Amino acid sequence: MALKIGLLGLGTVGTGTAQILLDPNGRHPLLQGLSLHRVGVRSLSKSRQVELPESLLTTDLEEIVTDPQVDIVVELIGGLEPARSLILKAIAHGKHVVTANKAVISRYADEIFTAANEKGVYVMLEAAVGGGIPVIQPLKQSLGANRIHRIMGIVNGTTNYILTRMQQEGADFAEVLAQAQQLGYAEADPTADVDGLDAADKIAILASLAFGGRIKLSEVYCEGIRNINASDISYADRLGFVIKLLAIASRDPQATPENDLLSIRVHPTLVPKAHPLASINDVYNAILIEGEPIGQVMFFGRGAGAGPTASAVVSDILNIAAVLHSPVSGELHPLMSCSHQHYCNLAPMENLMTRFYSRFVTQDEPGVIGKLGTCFGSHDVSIESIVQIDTHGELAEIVVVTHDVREGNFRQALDEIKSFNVVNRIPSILRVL
Ligand SMILES: NC(=O)C1=CN([C@@H]2O[C@H](COP(=O)(O)OP(=O)(O)OC[C@H]3O[C@@H](n4cnc5c(N)ncnc54)[C@H](OP(=O)(O)O)[C@@H]3O)[C@@H](O)[C@H]2O)C=CC1
Ligand SMILES: N[C@@H](CC=O)C(=O)O
Ligand code: NA
Repeated sequence: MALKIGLLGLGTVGTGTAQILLDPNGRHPLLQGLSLHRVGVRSLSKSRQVELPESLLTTDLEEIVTDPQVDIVVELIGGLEPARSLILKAIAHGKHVVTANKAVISRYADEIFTAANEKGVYVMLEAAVGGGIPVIQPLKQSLGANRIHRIMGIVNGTTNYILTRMQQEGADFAEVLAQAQQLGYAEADPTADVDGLDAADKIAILASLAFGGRIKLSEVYCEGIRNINASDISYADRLGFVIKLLAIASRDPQATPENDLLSIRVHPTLVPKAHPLASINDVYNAILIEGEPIGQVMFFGRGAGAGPTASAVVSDILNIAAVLHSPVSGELHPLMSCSHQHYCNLAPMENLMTRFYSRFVTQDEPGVIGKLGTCFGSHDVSIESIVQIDTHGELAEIVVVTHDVREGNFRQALDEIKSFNVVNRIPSILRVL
């Protein structure tokens, strides 16, 4: 008997998903056994890019998640509410859930997965991270034998698109953002993209899977790309770097169970041009995973947009369909369900060891570079290079790149430098990979 899908949302991703479900030929045969039963939207009068019988559409989403005929609820409305409540209600009514909603999962995984486990249903979220790139299921299944040390990725298509266009064309931030929205990459409110919050949601989800515990989103350090300007892109280029918004989660391989702190952060980063992540451009995402014994493995593809994201949504539906077609054991499949119970502890940012790039606007006079160098040295901040890059009248622009230093020490040095009379301002402080 056909499995009935209740689809919540017919926007960018909902439309892509409906298009695949309505056109199963040449895809996996299990797709023939799925039927689109109801579709929930906000407006019945909007024109749609997919042809559906009018009777399928409703604005009553509660009716879909409580419909006894629906087997799988696919949540693609986005946002926190009513998405969270609808997911919980669907679970309470015994529906399996597929969602692309990283905002809900990164905040409410605890209650959602606890409810799902109690009810014996699956909650699948491949589309929530990296859009069409398979990364959630690989972390749950194919990489299960590994001890993961680090996940590092470009997980937001909108900001990567913006940074790429700024880098390649010297384009203006606002103009490129508007184009990303038109192309369906950006969230309805692009603040989440631009300020790094979307990437923070995604790295929290990946870290949870990789390190086997829940992550408190409020503890994830998050810095967006609003302050990146053409000067930094150009100086970085001259120094051999490109600027990327990286999401990084790492665990010290030497950590003992008593001292097992994770570092999870999102921030613009200077990436050496030869690094594999440096060449990931436009809306593409890439996630580099390092583990023992696998070493490095990198996942690459389109992280946003209708088709790629719908590809991940439908693959989750197929996974559920496959399990539902298998002989019933009464237990949830252990490689598809969630078994995390505890919260991971995160290390404070001041303990992070990283390189920094910083740009200083100072008086153009003898001894300034020496003063900066001496101050950094007195805080145990070792400098890799310090160069005066430009002069504007009486002002000089000086760029400092450090070796790996403790972030807390670097910040203390900066506090002291800010008080120097010769220092006019410090427009940029960026971490370097
Ligand atoms: N766009 C992308 O590339 C990607 C998106 N995602 C995630 O997928 C999800 C969907 O995103 P996207 O398709 O871009 O979003 P859109 O804004 O394009 O679509 C949202 C859809 O949900 C409907 N909707 C929203 N709120 C309600 C409500 N309260 N009641 C009824 N219907 C509602 C809208 O109805 P109507 O059409 O009538 O307005 C619309 O059809 C989000 O969680 C997003 O983070 C994940 C990866 C990539
Ligand atoms: N807005 C997101 C869409 C996918 O999650 C992005 O730009 O990556
Ligand atoms: Na994915």
